[in-house]
Amino acid sequence: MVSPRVVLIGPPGAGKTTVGQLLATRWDLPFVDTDEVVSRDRGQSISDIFVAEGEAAFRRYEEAAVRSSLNGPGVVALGGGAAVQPWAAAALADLPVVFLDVTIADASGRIGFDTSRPLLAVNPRASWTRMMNERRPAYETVARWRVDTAGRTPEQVADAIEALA
Ligand SMILES: Nc1ncnc2c1ncn2[C@@H]1O[C@H](COP(=O)(O)OP(=O)(O)O)[C@@H](O)[C@H]1O
Ligand SMILES: O=C(O)C1=C[C@@H](OP(=O)(O)O)[C@@H](O)[C@H](O)C1
Ligand SMILES: [Mg+2]
Repeated sequence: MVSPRVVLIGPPGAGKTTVGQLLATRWDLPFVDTDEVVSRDRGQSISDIFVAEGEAAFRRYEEAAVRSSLNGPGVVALGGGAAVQPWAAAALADLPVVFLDVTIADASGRIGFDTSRPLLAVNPRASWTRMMNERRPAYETVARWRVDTAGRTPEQVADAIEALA
């Protein structure tokens, strides 16, 4: 059975996509970002899927993308909401899951809260903070390790993960 070398979870702006790509390059492994898979399969951006079909449809596409990515090798970056869906804890059990932690101060500086993240389109700072407070317990339960990304460059976050996984 093939399974990922590392699976990155955490909120928007934690750096899952960026650090995942970096690690895959370092390790010469495939990189899978589940948002990219959904977007490619559906032929639409994530925000267009939310607008046209709603969040519930996106979550169905996302579940399929996550499940198939977990059956492959390499580095997997999940979208920020995937790890807290009801099916996720069982699907991620026994995998090398890393929770990339970040504060609102760092996340807001990183993502600038543009329209590419539909759940943060309205009142982004308050929405991010509420979302993180609700999700943190699930992120911590599902992850094998937590890596603090505050004040670290993506390279330094990748170094911290390499020391673990
Ligand atoms: N450790 C970091 N320090 C500074 N900027 C970062 C860091 N990690 C990611 N970024 C930047 O933050 C933005 C969001 O990163 P991204 O990887 O898309 O996060 P996620 O996939 O967790 O939402 C990108 O512009 C990226 O370049
Ligand atoms: O937090 C979420 O629910 C979401 C996070 C996004 O991924 P990133 O965490 O990579 O931004 C993307 O999957 C979608 O907009 C929903
Ligand atoms: Mg991402």
